[in-house]
Amino acid sequence: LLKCYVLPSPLNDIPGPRSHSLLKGSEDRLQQRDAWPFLDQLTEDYGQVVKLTSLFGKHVVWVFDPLAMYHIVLKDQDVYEESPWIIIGRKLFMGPGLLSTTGAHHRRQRKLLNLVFSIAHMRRLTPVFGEVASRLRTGIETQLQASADGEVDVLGWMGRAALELIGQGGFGHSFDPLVQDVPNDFASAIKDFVPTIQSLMIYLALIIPFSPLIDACERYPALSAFVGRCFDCLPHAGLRRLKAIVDVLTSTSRSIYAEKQAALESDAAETKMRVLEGRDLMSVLLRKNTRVDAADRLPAREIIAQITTFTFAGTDTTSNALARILHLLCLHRDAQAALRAELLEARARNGGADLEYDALVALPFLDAVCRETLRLFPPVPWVSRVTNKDARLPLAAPLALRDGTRASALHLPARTTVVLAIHSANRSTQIWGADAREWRPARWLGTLPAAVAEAKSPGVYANLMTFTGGGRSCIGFKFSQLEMKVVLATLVSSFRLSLCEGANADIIWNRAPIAYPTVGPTDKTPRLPLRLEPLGH
Ligand code: HEM
Repeated sequence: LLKCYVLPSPLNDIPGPRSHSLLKGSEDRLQQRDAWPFLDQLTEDYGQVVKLTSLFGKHVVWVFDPLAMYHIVLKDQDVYEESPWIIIGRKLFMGPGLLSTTGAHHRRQRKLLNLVFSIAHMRRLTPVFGEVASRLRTGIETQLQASADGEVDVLGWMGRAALELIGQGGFGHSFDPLVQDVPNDFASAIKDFVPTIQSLMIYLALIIPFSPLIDACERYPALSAFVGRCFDCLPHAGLRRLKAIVDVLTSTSRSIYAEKQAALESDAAETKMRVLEGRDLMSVLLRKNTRVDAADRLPAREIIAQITTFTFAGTDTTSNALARILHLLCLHRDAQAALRAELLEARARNGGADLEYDALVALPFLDAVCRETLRLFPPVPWVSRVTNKDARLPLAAPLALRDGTRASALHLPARTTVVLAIHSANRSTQIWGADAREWRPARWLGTLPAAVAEAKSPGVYANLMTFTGGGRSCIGFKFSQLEMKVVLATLVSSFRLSLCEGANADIIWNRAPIAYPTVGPTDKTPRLPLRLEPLGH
């Protein structure tokens, strides 16, 4: 507190808005559901580097200068790590998966898992996703037959589809038949996970001192069971609910792993072949894991943790991005018609059959719609890092400091929080031109502004920061691209989509760790009602 409130900080010279509250800084403004105008205002008033004040007077550097981002995610990525607090929390709830490991441990996991997410494997997953998309269409058609107004909650359907896509594509496992409604504890646990954690932030801030205990739990199952029983006795309904959610996630991941491993070790050739020839990521991982050097091999508990990690990281991100695209296609009916024409023409050329991977990803307008949506509305608006030692952060554009001098680099003390402003980077008018804040898929069909290439974004995808870049970038970005394209190809060629009328027409997208829609600004339930009319193709 002394350091934050009293002692001078080298960050004081960086321009930024006045703190909005002594205790919470500007955190409330950033975390609000309608924080979007505040984010745009930050860029207009201060540009690519801004000093913000967070909880208890802590300074935070908000940045989307391309050179700075390159140093954070690529060149000096070992200096800019995930916050220790976030890492401990994730380890507690998801186990030692990709999201919860750092340094050499993370690199070892990533080396093996990168092989699993290769284009060759995505190609083989295309029909698997096609089968899920077809069940999704049947499920929606069935609901429409019973609906008087033709309205469906598209967000709900995209959530169910994304879970089943990761289930089938990730683990060869079905979480949801889609063609009928069945109670699903796992789906409820995944849906409640982030909101429950958010409601308990104040308690979770206290877990840092327990880090050694959490590490020990990972190694000693008996200790883990004991700590679990202590959680069950806590006199707090929210914490007990969190424990119940984690139990469902962990036990499901364990049973998926056990089933696969048993099949791999089975004497029955047919059972064994299910894994040896399986197209899902887990089958590929188990095969690769037996073939790599012993030093690179992942132990069972780390494989189990990847199941929870992929499900958590890959469900709401993909479903909400898909819902956003479908909403935009209702707001831009000409784009919807153009996309449908492209899809139907490609299908007709393919003799009426579903498109294979190469034909699907080569469709220019489908690709443009995905890129433009993920540019303007990145589902994850920002991610943060913390310096683990003093660092020098070079800037592409020199920064005018409060003392009147200009800086071509910032000097960040150890333990400075740096926020990668994904949302602001993707809609920078300096890079994307005067129409940067408009949704215009056609920009991807022509030549992009020269500034896009000149900026040298470190992002892994389309010069954008949507999936960030470097060693911690989204490992699932090709997987999610494919999921989205297969689902869009099925839905847009099967249904005409339009906005609802009356009370359900007023859709608002709320800022959150993953942006979500509601009807109007006060409604708390995430949903996106749209009208769908079957086209009979
Ligand atoms: C539109 C969909 C998606 C978006 C926008 C998205 C975005 C992101 C972002 C911003 C990060 C953090 C990167 C960082 O901290 O630098 C991330 C990490 C990650 N994502 Fe995704 N993601 C999506 C889909 C998926 C899918 C489908 C999967 C799994 C199949 C997945 C798995 C992961 C994993 C495992 C990480 C952690 C990577 C690491 O730390 O090495 N994501 N994603």
